[in-house]
Amino acid sequence: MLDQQAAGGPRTPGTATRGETVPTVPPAETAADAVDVTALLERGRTLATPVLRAAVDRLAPPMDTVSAYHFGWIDAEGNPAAGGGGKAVRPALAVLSAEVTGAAPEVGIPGAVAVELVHNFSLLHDDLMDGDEQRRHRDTVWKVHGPAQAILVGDALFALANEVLLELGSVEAGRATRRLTSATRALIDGQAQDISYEHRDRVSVEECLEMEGNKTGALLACASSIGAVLGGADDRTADTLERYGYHLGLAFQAVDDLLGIWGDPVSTGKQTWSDLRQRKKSLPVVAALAAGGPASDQLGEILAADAKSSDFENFSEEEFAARAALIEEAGGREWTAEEARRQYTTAIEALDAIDMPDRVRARFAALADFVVVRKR
Ligand SMILES: CC(C)=CCC/C(C)=C/CC/C(C)=C/COP(=O)(O)OP(=O)(O)O
Repeated sequence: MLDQQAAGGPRTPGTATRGETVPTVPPAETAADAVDVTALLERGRTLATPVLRAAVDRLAPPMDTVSAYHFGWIDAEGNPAAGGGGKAVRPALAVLSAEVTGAAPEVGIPGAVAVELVHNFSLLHDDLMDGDEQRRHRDTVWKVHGPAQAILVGDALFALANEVLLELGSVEAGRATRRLTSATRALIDGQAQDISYEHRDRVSVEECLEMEGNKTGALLACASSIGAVLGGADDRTADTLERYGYHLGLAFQAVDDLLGIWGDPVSTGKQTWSDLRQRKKSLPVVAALAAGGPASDQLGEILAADAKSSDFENFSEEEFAARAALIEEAGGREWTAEEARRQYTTAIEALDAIDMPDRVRARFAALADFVVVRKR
């Protein structure tokens, strides 16, 4: 259980500004330092992309091209594009998890593709629900192709995810599909909680962590175990890998929350102050509100007034910057960075419960390191 009082954290006003390193404590030196994390992410992307493209090619027009735009394979005019797409954290985890069982990383490919499809289904719908106009440095699908295509393509990617796994026809694929379905349910629950919290003045830190565990932790948990399940891992091993992934997901979302307020749009590829514009009760906000003290009280009053404001959409950069400064002064930024670090540590410790080659363990640790220090 989290100590609400602790949510205040040290009250020293932070000094970092937009785009500077979020104050996440760098991970201690580990064997992960020897791992080339860029190559690890690239391996996940390279293994998953051909199967992902083949799956998306099955969609009826125009959903095939709308999907290709979303994944960054073509531009808005339909010309081939390169360098788009996401970070491929989930595919990297999925193919790595296959190696826990002694299988080749390729065994995890259908799992990597299925998880990436669910992840992208959720992004398409999330951008529409939040009215976000930018993702991955480009206009969002609903902006370019309209809300109906964003909904339909999201639905289609979700269906494809199940198809990709079930086509394998194995017992392991059935187990993997059940885990993915349960993670998807949690993801949807988390999104529903997140949206309902936008309309509440107060959300506790515990409620926020539960919501973030659902919306982000569950799918990262699935990504971290699905390759192992396809490789024939027993339930105990799969559950332990899920535990690693769940806490990694909480660390991931805590960093995402920091980036959602203080991230540099040049790196994140999203609009400035995206979470504040959306009235998100993200971790820095709820931690700042729970902290008590002058800055916290002032923030509470301002956010309560914002909730009633009819002019919120037209707030200036300076007005959002003032809210961000109060969140920071109340300790919300620092507490969230520490929470990312705590979740990171719990994730790494979870791995101690399973035997796996040192090389594989170091790679899981390297991916966790990447998650907490990332800027995008
Ligand atoms: C049902 C529904 C609409 C659910 C929405 C859930 C949702 C959007 C959760 C946020 C998860 C998250 C941190 C995404 C960014 O991942 P990332 O930084 O790995 O993205 P990338 O693939 O662009 O790198």
